[in-house]
Amino acid sequence: MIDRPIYIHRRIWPNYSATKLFCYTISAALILFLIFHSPPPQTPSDHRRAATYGGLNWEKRVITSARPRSHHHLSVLVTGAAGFVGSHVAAALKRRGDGVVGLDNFNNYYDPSLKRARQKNLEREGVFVVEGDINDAVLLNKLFDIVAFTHVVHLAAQAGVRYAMQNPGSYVHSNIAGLVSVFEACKLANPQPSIVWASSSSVYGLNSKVPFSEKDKTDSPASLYAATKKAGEEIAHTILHSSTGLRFFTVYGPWGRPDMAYFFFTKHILKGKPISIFEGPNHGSVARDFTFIDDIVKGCLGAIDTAQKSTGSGGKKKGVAQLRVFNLGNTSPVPVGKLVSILERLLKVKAKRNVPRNGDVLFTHANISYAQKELRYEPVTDLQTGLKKFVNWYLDYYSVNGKMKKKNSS
Ligand SMILES: O=C(O)[C@H]1O[C@H](OP(=O)(O)OP(=O)(O)OC[C@H]2O[C@@H](n3ccc(=O)[nH]c3=O)[C@H](O)[C@@H]2O)[C@H](O)[C@@H](O)[C@@H]1O
Repeated sequence: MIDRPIYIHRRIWPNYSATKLFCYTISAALILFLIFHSPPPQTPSDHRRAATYGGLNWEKRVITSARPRSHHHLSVLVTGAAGFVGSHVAAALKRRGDGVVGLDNFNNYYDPSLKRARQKNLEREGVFVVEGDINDAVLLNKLFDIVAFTHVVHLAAQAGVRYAMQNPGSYVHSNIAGLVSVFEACKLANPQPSIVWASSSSVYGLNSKVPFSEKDKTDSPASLYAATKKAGEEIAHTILHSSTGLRFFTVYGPWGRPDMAYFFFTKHILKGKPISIFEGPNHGSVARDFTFIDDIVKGCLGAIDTAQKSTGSGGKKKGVAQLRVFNLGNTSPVPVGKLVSILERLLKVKAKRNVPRNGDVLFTHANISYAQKELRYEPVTDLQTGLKKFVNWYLDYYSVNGKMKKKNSS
């Protein structure tokens, strides 16, 4: 068996006629031509790619945006940079001197104009947000070819707990396939970046032991969203040698997500539309450990600054891997009814309340002692203070945008 290839080579080559050789040379040339001129494998965003990325000017923008202020600073790729948490984290990194490149597909899960507005803010700060999909391996590899990112903060995801009933595929596309695509690109990159990514408090599912600790079991998810986040934690374990997953607890604040309750409650209360405040069995209230965005950003920075590089590549570990998962919560759950009362006071409008039953998890409550110890994470914003900041932003943003819309249509 071992001799066979040598035999084949020896036997075939001396017997080629000139014509055969000529034909083989032409075929080889043709194959090479096709390889170099055929399009790369199809990805979901291929049809948009030519228009949105590539070219010398684009590469220059990426390089400039990724350049840190000094060699003490980082160079970070933030996926989901036009999203709620992503835009805040990208801005905070840039402000402290790190180089930042954003990546976002600007999908229409919620109003894309809000994502464009966040992108404009980031551009003013000097952050270039590349328009592309995390499933586009060609794009990811290109970004890693152009820039030696020290860190990747992977925040792009299909969010929302209840939308999974309408569009389950979008969770698999972003939170499973997209996550694998990002992690694989990080693994292939040379040098390999440190990775911090967004998991979710929803992984605790029906856990009833409070407060939720990272050591608790997370094998009873109550939604497909939760299941994909839990899967992400397992996938991180298999693909990456080092990674930090952050279990965010119902993050809220200015520039937030319109699909979240505090956001659309505000909209509906102002419009006089009824809102549904879910309740559990036996009329039990539903509560969340609502966590303000500025506190979450500090937690993310703490995770980034303590994240270690991969300990090896090609399946070979050179040392102990740093595989971490942290709760980033507020440690004080508030019933949704109380959240609505705070909004009523801030908006000076009475809400029209419905109280239906729903299958959501009854409460979330973070034990944050691990994050306090390792990341120096200390949330300082109570719900009243945080919602005040949100409401001020909301009224300002939508009155300005409302006026602009009216102006444009008149
Ligand atoms: O902590 C998390 O990991 C998750 O937090 C939120 O999920 P959720 O807590 O369900 O946030 P909302 O959809 O804003 O709901 C907040 C609370 O309001 C309740 N709610 C929601 C909607 C509604 O119409 N009525 C209502 O009472 C929910 O049951 C929940 O208790 C986010 O939407 C997820 O993306 C995130 O991963």
